[in-house]
Parts: sequence; C-alpha cells; structure tokens
Amino acid sequence: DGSHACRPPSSDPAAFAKHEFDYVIIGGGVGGLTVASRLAEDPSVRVGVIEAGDYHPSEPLIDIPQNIGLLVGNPEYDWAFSSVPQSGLNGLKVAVARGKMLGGSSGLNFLAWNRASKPEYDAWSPFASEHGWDFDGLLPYFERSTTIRPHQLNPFPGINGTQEHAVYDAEFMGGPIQLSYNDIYIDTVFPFVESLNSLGVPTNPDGDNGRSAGVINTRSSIDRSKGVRSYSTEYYCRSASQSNFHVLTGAHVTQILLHPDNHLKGSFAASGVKFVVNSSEYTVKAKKEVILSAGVIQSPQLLELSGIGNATLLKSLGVTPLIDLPGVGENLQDHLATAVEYELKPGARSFDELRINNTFKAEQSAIYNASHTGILAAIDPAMAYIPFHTILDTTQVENMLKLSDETVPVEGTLQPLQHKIQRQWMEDATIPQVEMILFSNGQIPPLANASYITIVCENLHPLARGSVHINSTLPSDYPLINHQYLSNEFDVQTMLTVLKLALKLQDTPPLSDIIQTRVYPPPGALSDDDLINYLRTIALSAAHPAGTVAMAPQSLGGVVGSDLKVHGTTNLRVVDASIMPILVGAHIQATTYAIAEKAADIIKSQLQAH
Ligand SMILES: Cc1cc2nc3c(=O)[nH]c(=O)nc-3n(C[C@H](O)[C@H](O)[C@H](O)COP(=O)(O)OP(=O)(O)OC[C@H]3O[C@@H](n4cnc5c(N)ncnc54)[C@H](O)[C@@H]3O)c2cc1C
Repeated sequence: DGSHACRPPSSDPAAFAKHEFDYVIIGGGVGGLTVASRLAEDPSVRVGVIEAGDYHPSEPLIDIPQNIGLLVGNPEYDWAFSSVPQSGLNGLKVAVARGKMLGGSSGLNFLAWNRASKPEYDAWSPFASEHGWDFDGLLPYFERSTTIRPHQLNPFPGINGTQEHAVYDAEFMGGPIQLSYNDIYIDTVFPFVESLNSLGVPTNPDGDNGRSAGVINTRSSIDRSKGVRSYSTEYYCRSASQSNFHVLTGAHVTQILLHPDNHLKGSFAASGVKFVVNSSEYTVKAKKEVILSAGVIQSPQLLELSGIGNATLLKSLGVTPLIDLPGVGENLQDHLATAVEYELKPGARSFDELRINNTFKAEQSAIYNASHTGILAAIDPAMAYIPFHTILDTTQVENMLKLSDETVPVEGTLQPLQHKIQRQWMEDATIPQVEMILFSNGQIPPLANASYITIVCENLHPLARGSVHINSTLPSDYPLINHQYLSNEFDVQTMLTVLKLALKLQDTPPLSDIIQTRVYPPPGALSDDDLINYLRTIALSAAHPAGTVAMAPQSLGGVVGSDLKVHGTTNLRVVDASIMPILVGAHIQATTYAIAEKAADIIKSQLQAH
C-alpha cells in the first residue's frame, strides 16, 4: 500500500512552544530525525523536532522507486535553491535540490545506498581529535542505522556464486532503514557492467567493506516487502507514539537564541529557537541543547542569522556578530556531474519502455500493485567507482598531481591539510576519483519514441571549495550558494577523464551492441576543447553537497569540534552532512545516517557523565 503511516506529527505551534524540551532539533531530515529518535529512547528525555516541510505518509511520488526525480524542483517538496552563476560553467546557475518535508532530502533522493572507502573516512580523524571519526569508529553506526534484506543475490557479471551470498547475512542489524538489492535488472544493466569490466574496471562484489573501487551493484534504501522508499521517516515512526517525542511540521526556524553562558566565561549557550508558522512568530525553549540539522545549505544560514560566522560579513549585513567563526559556510564541496546520452537500437529495453509503451506500463503497474515488485520497484544499481590508476597511465597520473599542485591551497584554512590528503588519494590505486552511473533512460530532452541510456559522470574529490552565505537578514531569503565548479584545471581534467571513458563505451561490446547512436554530446568527432566546452554546458550537481559546517579545530577554520559542538558554544551542536570535513567519494546518505547515529551516542555519553 506504499504507506509509512504512523501517528501524525503536530501542526499546533502554540501547543508545541509550551513544551519544556531538553533537546530542540532544527530540521526533520536525515540528521535530525535520526539523532532525535535515538535521544528519545530514554523516556525521561524530552525531544522536540521542528521541520519546515510537511509529513507525507503515503505519497506515491515519494514512495514508488521508479518515481525518483519527479518531485525535484516541485516547491512543495523541494527548497529548490540555485547556485550563483558559475564562472567555470560559462555563467550557468546550477539547481540545488534539497528535500522540504519530514524526511528531508532522504524523501527526495535517488535511493542509492553506499559507503566510501576506508581511507576516506580515516581522513576525517586528523580534523577531529576525539570520538573516533574514522572508518572503524563509524562502522557500528552504519550498521545500526540499517536492516539488510537477507538472502538476496548479487548477480552482477564478474561475481561468482559463493561471493553472491557472502556478505549480507552477517550484517543484518535491525536498524530502521531497510536496504535491499533489486529483484529485477533491466536489459541495459549487465551489458554496461560487462563493458566496463572489459575496459579494465572490475566488478566489486562488496563495495561497502572499506574498499569501494570497482563496479558495484548498489544497495538501495527500498523496503522490498512493500516495494517503497525507506527513508528517515522510519526514525520518526519508531518514536512517534512516545509521549517524550514531539515533531512540529510546517514550521520555519528563523533564529537560534544565544546568550553568554553563565558557567563558562567567553562562551555562548543556546536557550531555544524562534520559529514562524503562517507569519506568526513563536519561541520554544531547550533546557539542555539545541541541535541544528537543517542540512548543508540551511545549517550555515541559520548560524549566520543567529550571529555565528564571519564577523566582517555579518556586520556588513547588519547582523550583530556573537561568535566570530570565519569557517561558517565555507568549505562547500560537491560532486559535479555531466552526462552522455545514447539512443538504443529498437528492441533494446531501458526504463524508457515505461514512457513509450503503454502496454508495458500497464503490465508493470499491475505487477507492482499485486506484489510490490517489478520494474516500478527497481532502481538503476550499476555504479562504477574508479581510481585514477585504473584508467590513466603513470605519466597521466603524474600530470594530474602536477595540476593539483597548481591549485594552491589557501593558508590558514582547511585546505592545506585537505590538499595533502587528496594528493595521496590521487596516487592510491584503491581510492576512487571519479564515478560513472548508469541511468537506464534518457535524461536530456527532447526524447523521441525510443529507449535511451544516460551515463552520468562525476568528480568525487574536487579541489574546488565553494561557500554558502546569507545575503540579507531575512530568514526567508535564500542564501548565496557558490560551488566554484570547474574553477581549477585539476577539476576540469578529472571530469574530462571520466567523460572520455563514458564515450569509449559506445564502441565497447556488449553495450555497443545495443547502442544506436550518441545523442549527447552530439555525434561527430570531438576535440578535448569541444569536450571541455561540453563539460561547462551539461553540468549539474549530483546533490551531494557537504562540508559547510566543518568538524575541525577553530584554528584551521573549523566550525564544530569532534563532539559536534559549535566552537564558542556550550550546548549548540550540528548534526547533518555539513559537518564532514572532507567530502567522501560515495553517495552520502549512508554516511549522514552514520554521523547522526554516532552523534546520538556522543550526546548520551556526555549526558551520563554529568
Ligand atoms: C535529488 C537528490 C538526490 C539524492 N540522491 C542520493 C542518493 O541516491 N544516495 C545518497 O546516498 N544520497 C543522495 N542524496 C543526498 C542525501 O539525501 C543527503 O545528503 C542527505 O539527506 C542529507 O541529510 P541532512 O540531514 O544533511 O539534510 P536533509 O536530509 O536535507 O534534512 C534537512 C531538513 O531540515 C529542514 N530545514 C531546513 N531549514 C529549516 C528551517 N529553517 N526550519 C525548519 N526546518 C528546516 C529541511 O526541510 C529538511 O527536512 C540526494 C539528495 C537529493 C536532493
């Protein structure tokens, strides 16, 4: 029935504001609902969550896997931010999708669930002195957040029978997010995998074990028993009936209330938040802590609106600076994407069959309605994580290193240390630098009455560092988002490398056997300059922004410490994707759930210590 329904959240702001909460959590997305539900496990701890969007317990556009993407840009479900014109993209403004609903971006995302490689998480620990922010320190939390559907096969080409079964039963952990493999693979998937194999990118039977390189059959956050999206509302539902757990939807937080801390001179304490519902303003108190989980765009925005950020910037806009933290809103990293689109030969089926063949669509709808299976419950699971050494020779890798050295890191910020780490990754044959994802349909219009595939190519470890900053004191004004995409030659050449690999697929069997023609980039010979021009035109965000409230020492430009408390505060924490000091080369929902699970344990242990 596609239903996630459980006790509905509150929509009564006055009643919500009267509660005496221990923890007030801003934002009911991945970070917010996860940490809230875990804190509320202790019935004596009173938890209040404020979410701007609504609860959609049974919305096919959210729930049915084949509907991914349909709500992107819809203002009822997506904040639909946009970047400032990107000079590296010939002035293009890039759409920045962010979920606006209970569930946050996990209600809008594309359901892929995977982990990055071990060294990428280990690279966080130099920025965070305590609490074990590395792969081993995150692993229990990855596991705690999920339940893996047991006994499913991983039938990808390049995997033998024993490996198919190997990993999964051991990791059946009983967490809220349901994970599964597809039950069915559309015709395009295995040829894509086999062609990549023959180009030297092997299949990796278990990319989640700390070695992520290779072609993987990604798990997805789909509850197979119902054939629906499994997202952070699962955390909401596990706590919704408890009297110590309250969620208010349709409420926009406009300010965190801060005052000098009585116990620690020079520090600020958060006492609550202001929020707005239908133009009326309310205040709710937090006895213990305020936890900011508004995501990578709005967490820095709310810090700045509340007086925490670069003092010069804040003053110029008329905000009284309370804590001068120049790192707020800096360090924005994201996976830039481009795409190659191929039209398929007649008879080769991709998901476009649902668009062009009404009989097929009716059949699949009937299957879905009867058993929650079939193509409507499937995603595109083939993604390749590719290290430089897999596709470049030694001289070419040397060239990439040289290019990276020309992108001089800014001293006094996170960048010198990040650069050192990223340089090691470029040389490491196990750490992916680029990603290729098969989308089994046409993504770049106009589309004819035919089947297509689109190969999305991403830069996993850009050297560009962007920013998110307020531009006015009005909370309803969108912040300025500047990714600095393709602002340096290393990032350009990295994208060129993966784009060229995607173009080789056209001539590599067995995928080439089903390709009719290339649609994008337009057919014909292409020089490197043509391709670079293409990259600057067909460019989009892979929707994995991170890093704008970085966990790092204040001296390096960090915003939160390893306990996720904002520097200069005693009880304001940030728990969402913005705390990643350095972006990992994976789709980042799994990592964000793990961050929030870990945060809950840190908060609980500090509470007990008091
Ligand atoms: C289109 C798209 C596709 C994606 N695909 C994938 C994928 O396939 N796999 C993957 O791993 N990851 C994917 N991601 C990324 C992943 O979903 C996010 O990284 C993750 O959800 C981030 O969690 P978060 O807690 O930081 O923020 P969110 O989950 O976005 O939560 C933030 C919440 O805070 C609320 N909020 C913000 N400001 C306020 C305010 N002032 N007052 C009240 N509430 C507020 C928002 O409405 C939102 O609900 C995708 C994301 C998008 C947008």
